[in-house]
Amino acid sequence: MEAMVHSSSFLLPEIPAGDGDGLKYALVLLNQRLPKFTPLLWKHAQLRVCADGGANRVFNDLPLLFPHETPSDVRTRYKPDVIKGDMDSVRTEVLEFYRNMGTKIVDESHDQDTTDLHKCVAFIRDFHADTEDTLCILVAGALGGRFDHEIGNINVICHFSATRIILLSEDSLIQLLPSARHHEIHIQSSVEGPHCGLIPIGAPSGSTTTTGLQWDLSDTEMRFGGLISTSNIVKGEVITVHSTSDLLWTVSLKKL
Ligand SMILES: Nc1ncnc2c1ncn2[C@@H]1O[C@H](COP(=O)(O)OP(=O)(O)OP(=O)(O)O)[C@@H](O)[C@H]1O
Ligand SMILES: Cc1ncc(C[n+]2csc(CCO)c2C)c(N)n1
Repeated sequence: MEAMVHSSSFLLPEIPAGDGDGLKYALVLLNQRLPKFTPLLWKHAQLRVCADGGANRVFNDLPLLFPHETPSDVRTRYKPDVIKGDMDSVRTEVLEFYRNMGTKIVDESHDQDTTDLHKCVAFIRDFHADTEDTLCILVAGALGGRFDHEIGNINVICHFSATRIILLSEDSLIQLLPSARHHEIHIQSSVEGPHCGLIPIGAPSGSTTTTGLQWDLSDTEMRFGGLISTSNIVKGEVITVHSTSDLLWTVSLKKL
């Protein structure tokens, strides 16, 4: 079975030559503190989508990352392509500002059963319907603050398990490793690690085998309430993971 390769090269200031695929992603901005590396992700994104109140973060918080520029110059440069959600958090002045700049606004206030992140991922999948196998979605501001939102975000990556979705905060990266594939995680040690975890979500892991970790698993079962792998340490440049159930992979991010 061909391994699925993962690399956080999108966090590197310069994308390595020959790693063009690392650049093919859509960016979703959530209503939580945006990581300092958000402008880097923005630069190479093919589509930039704000989930409801995520637009307030782009409007208010991105200018703070450029103290030598006027907020208005920064806002003109960082124009989202789309704002989508149930529109109960984005401020009216923010919505009007971006509407006047040509941002597409998609109001789904009728749907009170799925989160704004879910709505944005569904939009991006439809938008990229023809290239779904190469599509990656980076989600900025996915952790911190309210625990129900954090779990809701993790639920979205489990719901859309066939789509590569990477949740990001300033400190952590989280993604799903589907059990149907073997995984090779290429560690970018200048920006990530050494702390990491492998977490069975929703069901026991069955059998998991890894290489490249300080505490490797060898045909080991993990389950909530029993063994799960937290505070593990990345040892090799490449981590391999085989598991009979889907797992969450998480790795710490270094401060820029
Ligand atoms: N504290 C948080 N931690 C993680 N993600 C968050 C947090 N707050 C918001 N989000 C994410 O940003 C998206 C947009 O946030 P927003 O505040 O607009 O949602 P909302 O539907 O208005 O939330 P609620 O009505 O429950 O307060 C959410 O769907 C969620 O994915
Ligand atoms: C069982 C259940 N719990 C909570 C909600 C509420 N809810 C879930 S997602 C969402 C939209 C947030 O933008 C809202 C209001 C529901 N519908 N069903």
